[in-house]
Amino acid sequence: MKTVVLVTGANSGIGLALCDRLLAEAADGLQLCLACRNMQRARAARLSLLASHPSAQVDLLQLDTSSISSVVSAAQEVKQKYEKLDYLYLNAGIMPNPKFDIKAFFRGLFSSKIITMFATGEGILTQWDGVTPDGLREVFATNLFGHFLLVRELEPVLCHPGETSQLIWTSSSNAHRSAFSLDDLQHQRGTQPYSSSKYASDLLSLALNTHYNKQGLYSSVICPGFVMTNLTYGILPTLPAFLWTLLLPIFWLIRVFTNTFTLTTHSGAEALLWLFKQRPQTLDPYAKYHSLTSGLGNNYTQPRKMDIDLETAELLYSKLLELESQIRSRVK
Ligand SMILES: NC(=O)C1=CN([C@@H]2O[C@H](COP(=O)(O)OP(=O)(O)OC[C@H]3O[C@@H](n4cnc5c(N)ncnc54)[C@H](OP(=O)(O)O)[C@@H]3O)[C@@H](O)[C@H]2O)C=CC1
Ligand SMILES: CC(C)CCC[C@@H](C)[C@H]1CC[C@H]2C3=C(CC[C@]12C)[C@@]1(C)CCC(=O)[C@@H](C)[C@@H]1CC3
Repeated sequence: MKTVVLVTGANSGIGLALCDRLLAEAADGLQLCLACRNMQRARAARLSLLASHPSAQVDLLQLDTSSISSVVSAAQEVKQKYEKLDYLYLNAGIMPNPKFDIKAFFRGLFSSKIITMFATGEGILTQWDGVTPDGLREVFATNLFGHFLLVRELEPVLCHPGETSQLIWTSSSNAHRSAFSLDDLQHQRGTQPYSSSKYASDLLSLALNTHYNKQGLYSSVICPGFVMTNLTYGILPTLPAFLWTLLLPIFWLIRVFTNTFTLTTHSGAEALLWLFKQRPQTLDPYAKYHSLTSGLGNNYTQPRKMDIDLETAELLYSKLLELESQIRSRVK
């Protein structure tokens, strides 16, 4: 039996690098499923993986995490195709219409918060969010709710008596308690939907452990660090992608002060790969596993306690279940 791994948002960035690293580790023992919203980009990703790992088994799945009907039909396809899912990487994510506050950035440069600013992006980024055809906030739907629904739908292939499966969320050190409110789960009133959705995924991971560990399903979160991908290129849209490469010497210098500048997708995927190799029972549900790169360029994974509590996690979980049942009754 091959180990079945499904990765959302697998056609680019950290998701694609993870697939490449997983295949480099264990190509012949893996059945990898790339779950992507755009099948043309998915096919291109599959071909690039097969070019370096010709014997690999790589399947494609059409999945738009921001769309309820897409999540439900993708889950249906997974349940028909695979008897058991061993790893589900919840990696797809967006930060739409980001606004980079240059003044706050320069103020931060000359303050005691400079390292935190570079490590988390705190205080210098806001976003303008849209609404999906299902009537949900786009960032909430894409980064959190679609993934929550996917896990719920895939319960039969994730929970097998006597065996374990792992959920692994690509969260962020940009996740802040202050950006999140139980009274405004979708972040309709604020300007930090990204931070709110990532904090919610940290809480949800804890709640999922409480509810599913006894059925053999374990959940963890990681932060890939600051990685140069389509998501980050969108932060300075006037700066073409290749010009970011010219900033590399500055970024290498910053790396001497903060190990969170992983920069490449290969390094950003470090903690995702590390978790793949761990026994899930040994993991700390209150820890976020960070991909880090030292000043000398060595990659490693380090757990850091998250600012989360079980009570808030449980309240979020019940609100998500409530939203799920509202949506199911609407769809019927
Ligand atoms: N880059 C960084 O510094 C950091 C990134 N992260 C997180 O890492 C994850 C991966 O992002 P990254 O690799 O940087 O960025 P990319 O933009 O390269 O990758 C994001 C992936 O998610 C996919 N995606 C976006 N929306 C949807 C959707 N509705 N349904 C299905 N797939 C979707 C994208 O598909 P498509 O190609 O079609 O757009 C793409 O494959 C995200 O969750 C992000 O928040 C966290 C911390 C730092
Ligand atoms: C032009 C200047 C010389 C350099 C500008 C740097 C900023 C654009 C980056 C500095 C820290 C970065 C960062 C992120 C985005 C880009 C920066 C603000 C994130 C917010 C990207 C998404 C995440 O999830 C965070 C973990 C990143 C934290 C650091």
